Amino acid sequence: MGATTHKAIILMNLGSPDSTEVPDVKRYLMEFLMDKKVIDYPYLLRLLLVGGIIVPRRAPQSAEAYKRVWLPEGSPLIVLTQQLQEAVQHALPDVPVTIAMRYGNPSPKAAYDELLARHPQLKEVILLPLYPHYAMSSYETAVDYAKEIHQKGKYAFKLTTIPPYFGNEDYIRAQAASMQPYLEQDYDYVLFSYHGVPERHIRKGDITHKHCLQVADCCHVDSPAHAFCYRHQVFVTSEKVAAALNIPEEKWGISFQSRLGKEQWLLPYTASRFTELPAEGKKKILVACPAFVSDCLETLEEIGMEGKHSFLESGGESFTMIPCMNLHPLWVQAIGKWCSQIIHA
Ligand SMILES: C=CC1=C(C)c2cc3[nH]c(cc4nc(cc5[nH]c(cc1n2)c(C)c5CCC(=O)O)C(CCC(=O)O)=C4C)c(C)c3C=C
Ligand SMILES: [Fe+2]
Ligand SMILES: [Fe+2]
Repeated sequence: MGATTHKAIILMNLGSPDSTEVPDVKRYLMEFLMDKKVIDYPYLLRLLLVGGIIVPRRAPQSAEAYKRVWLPEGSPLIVLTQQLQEAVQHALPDVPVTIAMRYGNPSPKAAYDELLARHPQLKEVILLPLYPHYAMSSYETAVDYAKEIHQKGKYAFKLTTIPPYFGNEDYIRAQAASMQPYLEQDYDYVLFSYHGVPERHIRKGDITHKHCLQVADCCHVDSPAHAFCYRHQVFVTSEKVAAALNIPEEKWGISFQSRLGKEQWLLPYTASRFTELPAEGKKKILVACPAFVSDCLETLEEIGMEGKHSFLESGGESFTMIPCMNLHPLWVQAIGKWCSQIIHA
């Protein structure tokens, strides 16, 4: 490591359980769902709901789902994030690169301490949240937590955060390039499936208090609310990627997956689209998940296994899950470029 070792990079993702054993999955789900930016109910109600109902019911099912995708080295999300770290480290050999997770391990504290142990002269850490879009339950909680640990630990280095990159040309180019080979085959439709959030979260995050899900076609009407509107941002990504790939307007659409609970989440639901598309004549589909930069439970199991089964059972003929960007060279290059711009500013 050379002259730039006073700066370092942390790639921050969501995190996974330590193993597929039910107690580990329970511990992970408790930490995740007790986050007040994920289940944003008053503490006692949240504790009752999460600890008394959701986690006891969900942990055994989630453990089974994790078992279906678990790799010999661990959770796909952790393994792929580690591999991304290695690829970025290779691209930027003079800057230490490490990873941190919002829930589970390694924590931001472990990442800060590990960097400081190796580089006591550290002056700045660049935090790249591995979420292209802003949502209270993903980007915001990750960044706020990393900042909170930084402040509480009185770390002397500066923490610089990379903003959401949903429309950034390097991200769009990498996302489109990673999908391109799959579009060579015959297909009827491309579905962009994004992780869902409750509609209430979209209204709550509206800084104008009068735009999101209130104005007709809100996400296509200019507003300062869009800086924090997950729905607007996924439209931007999808429109730009579809344009970059020349996908005709009638051959692509958006949906939202992974709903939890009884509240209304963003529509349409991916699970519903999988059963409806064959009847609409869209029997050969490609599915991409651009809110996830690395494959994880939600892409590999929910889409690639459960979703595929449901689509084919409903009369679909072919279902192709397009992998996330993972280690695509243009994605690694984009991260290297963004971090270098900050390092050399
Ligand atoms: C795109 C970013 C994500 C948003 C926004 C998000 C919101 C959100 N998630 C839940 C509940 C669960 N999500 C789970 C898994 C999971 N979620 C994301 C990303 C976002 N979540 C990822 C990358 C993963 C995969 C983790 C992995 O280990 O691979 C789970 C756990 C798995 C399960 O039991 O299904 C839950 C629970 C809520 C409630 C929410 C917004 C309110
Ligand atoms: Fe989630
Ligand atoms: Fe919006």
